[in-house]
Amino acid sequence: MSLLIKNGKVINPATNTEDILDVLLEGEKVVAVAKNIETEAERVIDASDCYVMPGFIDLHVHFRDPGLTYKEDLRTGGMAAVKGGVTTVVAMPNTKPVIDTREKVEAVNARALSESPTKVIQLGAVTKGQEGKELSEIAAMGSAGCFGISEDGKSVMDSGLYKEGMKVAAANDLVVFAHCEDINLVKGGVANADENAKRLGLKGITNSVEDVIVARDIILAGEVKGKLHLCHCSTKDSVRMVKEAKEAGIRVTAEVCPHHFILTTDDIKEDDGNFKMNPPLRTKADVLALREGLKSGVIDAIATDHAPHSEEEKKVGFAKAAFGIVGLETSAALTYTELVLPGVLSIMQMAERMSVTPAKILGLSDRGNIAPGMNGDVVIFDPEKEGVIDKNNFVSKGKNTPFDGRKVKGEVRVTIVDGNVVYERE
Ligand SMILES: NC(=O)N[C@@H](CC(=O)O)C(=O)O
Ligand SMILES: [Zn+2]
Ligand SMILES: [Zn+2]
Repeated sequence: MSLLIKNGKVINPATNTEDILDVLLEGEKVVAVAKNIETEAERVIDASDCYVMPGFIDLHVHFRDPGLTYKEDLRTGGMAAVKGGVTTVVAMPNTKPVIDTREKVEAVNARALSESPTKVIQLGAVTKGQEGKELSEIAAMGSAGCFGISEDGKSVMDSGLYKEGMKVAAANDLVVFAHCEDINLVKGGVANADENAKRLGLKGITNSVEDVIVARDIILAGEVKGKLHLCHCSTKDSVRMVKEAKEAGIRVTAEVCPHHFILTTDDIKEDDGNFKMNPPLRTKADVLALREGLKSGVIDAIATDHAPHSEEEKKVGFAKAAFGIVGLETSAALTYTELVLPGVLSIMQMAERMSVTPAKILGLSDRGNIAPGMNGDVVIFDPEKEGVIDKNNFVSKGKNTPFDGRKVKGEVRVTIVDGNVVYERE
């Protein structure tokens, strides 16, 4: 299959390209990026007035497969990803059973090849069954193609055990993806600890719940000289600590989710479980710090923490609802609308935070770059298209979003994975 993308504005940070160019894909690869490519191709796409960017790489999703497929599965999660321009996802291991062995990693990766339209990188858990008692077979999972390990959904509270896990990860060149939450400080909290939570009669989650573990994890990563990636950062002090750690030469990277850089706790107007996620929506000061971090590069990546749940699990009121919201189908449009249009990020920086840097964090040298020899992972993004987010149009099984009804500008038009068109807007 050969595919020629004509007249799009190529945004490619790796080569510092921002120019109207044609892109030729052959088989799985990019073969040429140049002005006016005159060649016969099996398919030609006119990308005039659109951005042509390296496919997005989402470092944090929950596909719920195996075992929780009433929420999502590899096929529907993959469909949601490519609809959002995402050509590679990192899938968290808090499935049923938990992914904690070489066999389980291999099984998901093998099934994903035929079931998911996006490329899936399955992480393994730090401890067996995510029980926090005994390390899982980290080295074996590493040789099975795990790029990292994560206890996402919780933190390993036993710092001694965690440090041992970090050492094994470092020895096998695996990234530790950290969900930072000191469970002993949560005390039944469900929303940010502030006046709004009080008004709604909800127990609060303080910033320290996150900050204490961010500090611990940075210190331990420094000690074992391992690679640490902080998931879903939500507080201003997380940003400050990441900055300081980087300056000290510690190998730490960090992600922020769209809901955390757009919404604040004040957006929770009523008892609606679709505003409940972990970590919770924070204050204006935190949101500003996260945006500043994204702009300066202290925060490396935008990830969704796509966490689908069934309607039943979400409609039981804020206090009882499951933590988590979906994000794959709204992330690109929200980032463009809320960060690029107001000038917080340039379009180039959007491509960096959503593709180039995530590829670097994973050590994937074959993607995040539209250049000859690279994987044919491309997103064609239409910046002029205006729309309203409608959860009923989601292809994900999860409809749990706080952004339903929100106006956005910018939409994914075409997504290409390994040279194949896997999504095309109607
Ligand atoms: N973010 C969430 O609120 N929920 C996630 C777990 C997690 O990412 O911590 C989930 O698995 O549902
Ligand atoms: Zn988490
Ligand atoms: Zn998560």
